[in-house]
Amino acid sequence: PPPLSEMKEKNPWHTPATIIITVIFVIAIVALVTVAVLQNKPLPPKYKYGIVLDAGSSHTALYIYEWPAEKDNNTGRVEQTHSCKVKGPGISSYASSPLKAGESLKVCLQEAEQWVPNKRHQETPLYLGATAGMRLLNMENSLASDQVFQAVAATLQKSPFSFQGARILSGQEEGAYGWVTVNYLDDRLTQVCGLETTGALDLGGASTQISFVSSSYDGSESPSNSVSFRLYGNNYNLYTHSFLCYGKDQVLRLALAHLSQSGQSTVEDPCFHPNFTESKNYSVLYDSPCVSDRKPHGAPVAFTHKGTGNFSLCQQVLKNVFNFSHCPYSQCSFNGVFQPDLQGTFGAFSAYYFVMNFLNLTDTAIPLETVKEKLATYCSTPWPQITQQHKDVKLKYLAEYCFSGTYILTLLTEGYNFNSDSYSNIRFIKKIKGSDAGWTLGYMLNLTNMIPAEAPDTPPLPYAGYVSIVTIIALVLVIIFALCLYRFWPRCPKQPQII
Ligand SMILES: Nc1ncnc2c1ncn2[C@@H]1O[C@H](COP(=O)(O)OP(=O)(O)OP(=O)(O)O)[C@@H](O)[C@H]1O
Repeated sequence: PPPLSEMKEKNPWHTPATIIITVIFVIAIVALVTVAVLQNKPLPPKYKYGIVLDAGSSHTALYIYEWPAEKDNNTGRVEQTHSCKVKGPGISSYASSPLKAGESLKVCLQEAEQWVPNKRHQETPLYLGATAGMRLLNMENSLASDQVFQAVAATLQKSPFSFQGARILSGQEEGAYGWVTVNYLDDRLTQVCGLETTGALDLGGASTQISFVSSSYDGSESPSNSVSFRLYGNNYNLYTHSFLCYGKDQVLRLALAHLSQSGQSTVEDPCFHPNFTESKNYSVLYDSPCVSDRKPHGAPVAFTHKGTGNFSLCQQVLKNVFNFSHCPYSQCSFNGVFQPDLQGTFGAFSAYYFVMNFLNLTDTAIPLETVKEKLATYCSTPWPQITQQHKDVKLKYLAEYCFSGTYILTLLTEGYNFNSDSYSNIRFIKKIKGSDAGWTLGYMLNLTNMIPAEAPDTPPLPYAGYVSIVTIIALVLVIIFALCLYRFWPRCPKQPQII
């Protein structure tokens, strides 16, 4: 056999050129994988922010939303990072001192400055939407309502954020944006087909909204209740209605107005606990466009509001605040308002949640009859016992839970026609995935064009898939190369064994 040194020289794989090529090949593979990984590595998240002030009838709340800057169009990516409850009443209560309405917002705005990074302040849109309280004030005294808006706008303009305007939302907008919020947070809008949307039930202090999609409604009957949109490539024909004066604070006035028609000095009220008494002023009770035309003539200045704690009588009183006598459509909820057949599940939020949560009745698997029995027992509990058992609850709220719970059940069953079956389709909710249910998020998503009409184009492969494929191809190349080397690599000839 030729000497080993001779064999080495003859093998073309052992030339310096082969070694260099091998090294270059390995470096190229490593470089390919590194570039693929680095090039496609998600950038450190940069966030954008949006702020919405919900100027409700009973109070104002500020919400801060956050989303990854490069993913404006992806559903479910906008999250509420902070909320701030403005101290004091709603802005509509500052009709006689408008400047104070502006002042009242300052603390929450300063809080927002802490929550949004400084370098993002200027580009962060700031919106204020007012609901039923300002709708009523505007009806009653449009000058006062304008002055309140001027005062709040002046304060908001001075903030470092990008103020986009303060306005009254229509009841239709309030209902529709509440529906968008719950369906967006529930990830129901991007479903290609199939998954149904969920209805939205919102109970405020001065108005209440019901919004849902029903296959029996195409918008042709009572078009004023119809809102159509195209979101992520799907068309929606939404039924929505806002009942002004049917929020729980205004209905309390309507019920008391019904009970005090004769202007008596003691008003017995089955919606309040036995032994509950409070002195009230007739002029204060009737100081709202919802009841002002019903003020009894010759009534004394004040009356004693006296609870009798009787659930079924309370239900009778509350049925009286609804008018079922006329319906110009094929079917109605109440007050001559069209309502199509109820369909699907419903998220019930705001006061629906506050009240049912206090009463431990958020579980809708509890049969409706049992819910009524529990509420009847609660309503008949004497007031001193109630205050004893709930020392940490605000007295104004505590006094009203029997009334509010009874109103919620009456509104749902008598007003909207939920029955013992469909009642179990309601979910009493406060938040979904950390964000409050309400109109504010839907409003911001709409104004920032964050919900596209068509489904956004998705990249053919997600980042992880792309990197995996590049890595696998690189590995396959390395293995093929190694096999080739192995095939042609010179092997030592077997030495004859010396025995
Ligand atoms: N913890 C609570 N318990 C009981 N009631 C509450 C609680 N918190 C708020 N409320 C009441 O619930 C009602 C609804 O509150 P919400 O803030 O949703 O309404 P709003 O935005 O002020 O009213 P609107 O939407 O009609 O303008 C109000 O009457 C409010 O006083």
